[in-house]
Amino acid sequence: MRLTVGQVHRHVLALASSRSCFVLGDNLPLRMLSLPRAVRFHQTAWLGTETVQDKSASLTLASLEGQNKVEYGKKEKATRIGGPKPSSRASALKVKPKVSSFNSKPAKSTLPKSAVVKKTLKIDESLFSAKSFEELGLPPLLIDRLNKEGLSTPTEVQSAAIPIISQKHDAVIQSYTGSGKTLAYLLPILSEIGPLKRPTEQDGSDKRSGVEAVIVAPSRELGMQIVREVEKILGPNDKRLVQQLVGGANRSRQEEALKKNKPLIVVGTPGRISEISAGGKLHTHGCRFLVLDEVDQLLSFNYREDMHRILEHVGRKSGTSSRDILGPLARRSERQTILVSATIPFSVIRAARSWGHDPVLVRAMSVVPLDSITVPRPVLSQTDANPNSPSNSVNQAAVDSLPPSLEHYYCISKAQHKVDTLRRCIHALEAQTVIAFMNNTKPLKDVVFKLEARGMKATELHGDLGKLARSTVLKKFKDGEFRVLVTNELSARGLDVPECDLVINLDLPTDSTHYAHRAGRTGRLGRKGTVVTICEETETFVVRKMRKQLAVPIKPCEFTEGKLLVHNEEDVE
Ligand SMILES: Nc1ncnc2c1ncn2[C@@H]1O[C@H](COP(=O)(O)OP(=O)(O)OP(=O)(O)O)[C@@H](O)[C@H]1O
Repeated sequence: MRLTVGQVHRHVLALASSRSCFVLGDNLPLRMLSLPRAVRFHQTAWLGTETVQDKSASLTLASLEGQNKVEYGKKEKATRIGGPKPSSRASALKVKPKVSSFNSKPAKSTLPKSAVVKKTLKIDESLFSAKSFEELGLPPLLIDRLNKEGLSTPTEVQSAAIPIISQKHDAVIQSYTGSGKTLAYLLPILSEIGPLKRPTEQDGSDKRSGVEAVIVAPSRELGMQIVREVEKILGPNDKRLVQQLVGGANRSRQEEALKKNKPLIVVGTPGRISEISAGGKLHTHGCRFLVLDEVDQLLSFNYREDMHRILEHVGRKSGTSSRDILGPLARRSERQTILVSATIPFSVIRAARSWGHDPVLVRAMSVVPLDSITVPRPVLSQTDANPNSPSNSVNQAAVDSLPPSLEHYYCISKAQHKVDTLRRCIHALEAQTVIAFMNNTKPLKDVVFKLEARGMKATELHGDLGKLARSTVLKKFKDGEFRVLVTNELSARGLDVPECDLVINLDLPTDSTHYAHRAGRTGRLGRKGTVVTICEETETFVVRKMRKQLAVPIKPCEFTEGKLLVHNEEDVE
């Protein structure tokens, strides 16, 4: 069943009735007048050519008060951060959300006493809407499994996405990093397929046994992380129903597993999925769901051929060829296409329109028909901007992706002193789980060596390591065996280490999207998080440019005598 735009609007009204108010206008198809807590801060409703930002948001940085050691610098010029005084962004925000220790698990410690002790970070409760999974119409068996895993309340984006996907809409899901997008698409899929699904009249006569959902992710790590999430929900007895098809692993073993286990869901990287599909070992014509996670990256040139094959073959009606004159939509069976990312530039909206049937854009508590969206007007610096330029849409996407709970700083350091600055920064902020990003693989080893030599447990993660080494490193880091993970772009997207409390840019990110994805490795699910960019004097203009594009305060700072000293911008300009 496919809904008309009118039906979508009605659904949106129903969805929003408790806390948001929508008005259907003449030339503005959908106007969101009020957005729920937590979402308001970041939510921007794209309205025709208008972009509206609600500044009366209520998620406060004050509520995420840090325990960082902070000291005033020169009296009137330095600013205290993390103390009772809210930042400029927070000052506009009124309501202090409750904070709970919900889902915070104590760290497993396999370490000697002197080693790192993992700190449990609190989750900001206001990220969750009032709804329960029951209210979202998930089947009882699935809810049981969620409860067993300690998951009882959907996040905002899950509340918005689950009903829409359950109603068989093609959808683009956008919400900031760490807001729970993975379960936002997995739960409605698991409601329809597999052992936890909603009972239907056809049960028993249902002969479908092929792959029913294909989930594509740009990296092995992310692919494997999604597999673990599906396995966790399916439970130990049914975990064979999901199969990973990621590059770097043994291909024939994956093909054998496909034959033996007959999985309902496959999760993989574009190259490996298309390779196995082209070899005739993966049959996806009857597939009902295609999910592209980190879709903006999957649409990049590197993946073009593999993605083309996947889009052409997954859920294609049998008996049609790719040269069919009916066009890609008509050739499709009932496949639902779900595109997901924290950063959705306009190019993704355009792609979604051409692949989907009346697709909708789902953001936390907001659902908008894609047809109503045009290239957004700049919300940032008006001076920068040609309103219709693709880079403007990319910058806006990066703004939307930043979790509201982050603190951003930059610190000037000579290249040869960067590791020392990194170490001082970690001590001053008392960070326990740190991800440090660099742009190249080679220098990672050197940084790890220097940190270890100074008594800080550190490890490296990059693409030159084998698959097994990569998963071992990641597991040990997640378990708290290492305090610092020094890595490159491999880890910038999707990586979920909930306890990560500090992200460091040891090399500058290439653009604001890049900055946003790196930054999003901390502050997961509303937890407190800090991002520090360590740069040379000559690079500060890049930081200032990103600050302008992202519309967040990235404050100049230094670390002296074990403390964070925050400067006013005029000190450094
Ligand atoms: N309803 C929920 N209750 C408690 N924890 C949740 C819930 N939904 C998701 N999580 C947890 O929140 C964390 C972040 O979720 P997830 O990785 O899906 O975020 P994301 O939005 O996809 O982030 P990114 O954009 O960085 O990929 C994960 O550890 C996940 O297990």
